Amino acid sequence: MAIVLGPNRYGKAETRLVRVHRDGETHGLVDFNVSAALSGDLTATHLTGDNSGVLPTDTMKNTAYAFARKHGVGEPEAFALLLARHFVATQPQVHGAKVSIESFAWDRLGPHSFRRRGDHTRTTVVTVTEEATQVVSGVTGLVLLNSTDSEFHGFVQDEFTTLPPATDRILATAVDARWRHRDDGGDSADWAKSFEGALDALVGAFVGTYSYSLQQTLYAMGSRLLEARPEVAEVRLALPNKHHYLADLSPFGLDNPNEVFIAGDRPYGLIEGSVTRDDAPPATAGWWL
Ligand SMILES: O=c1[nH]c(=O)c2[nH]c(=O)[nH]c2[nH]1
Repeated sequence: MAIVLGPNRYGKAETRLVRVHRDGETHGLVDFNVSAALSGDLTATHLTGDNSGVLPTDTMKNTAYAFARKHGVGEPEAFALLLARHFVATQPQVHGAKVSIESFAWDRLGPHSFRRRGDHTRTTVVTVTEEATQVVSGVTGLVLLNSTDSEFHGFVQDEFTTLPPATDRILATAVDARWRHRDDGGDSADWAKSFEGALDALVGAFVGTYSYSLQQTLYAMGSRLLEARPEVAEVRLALPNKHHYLADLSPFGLDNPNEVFIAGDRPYGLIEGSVTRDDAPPATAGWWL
């Protein structure tokens, strides 16, 4: 009886690639999750640890980012073909390449503003006691992105600070917002109109605010909602800062003028706050945490 190596492959899974195509004022956005797997003459590394035929998975990831800069990114099929053919053509020991891409669709909100396709969730919590009625409306899972008009600098620097100041960055978040109505709305309440108006205000403020911090954008979103909807007493927002890191392409002789980004997953900044009126009636029941 002999023990033998069976079929095998290896690669980099889930390279999160965001490509901004800057065509003057109007930007295009492509958002991919790229996985590559190579197969071929890979016996040596498995049996003896001889890596002379192993293209590092780190290199596969770098290739995706570099190709995104060099060739641009269009349809996922075309980008997958480009990558897969490259690995087979340039690595003699590689006989097969499988490239899988998940493509996330974004709808345009403005020249450089986008909303991730897929429905957000509308939420409601009503609390009734013998004394009071409280109506809270909200939205979760509303993913918004500005590909410019966002800066972050002037922050505290201590001995652990490494974050470079940003004068042009992507600002993206998944909005979790709840707002407390002044009262039960009476018989003529139009909850649908109230919700749509509140949503438009949140989105409009995100799109229209030139931002120096997500905190500033949070306050702009909350105040726009209160301005637009007199029936709302207070709005609370929890905004994850969905970080996009500029890919460093300089080792490959490529510049990166804010076009190719690594979409971060975790950790993320979480910016939370309440925006209220000074004459808002008090909450009559817990409604946030
Ligand atoms: O808008 C931001 N607010 C922060 O508080 C912060 N902190 C950080 O590292 N990046 C950012 N961005």
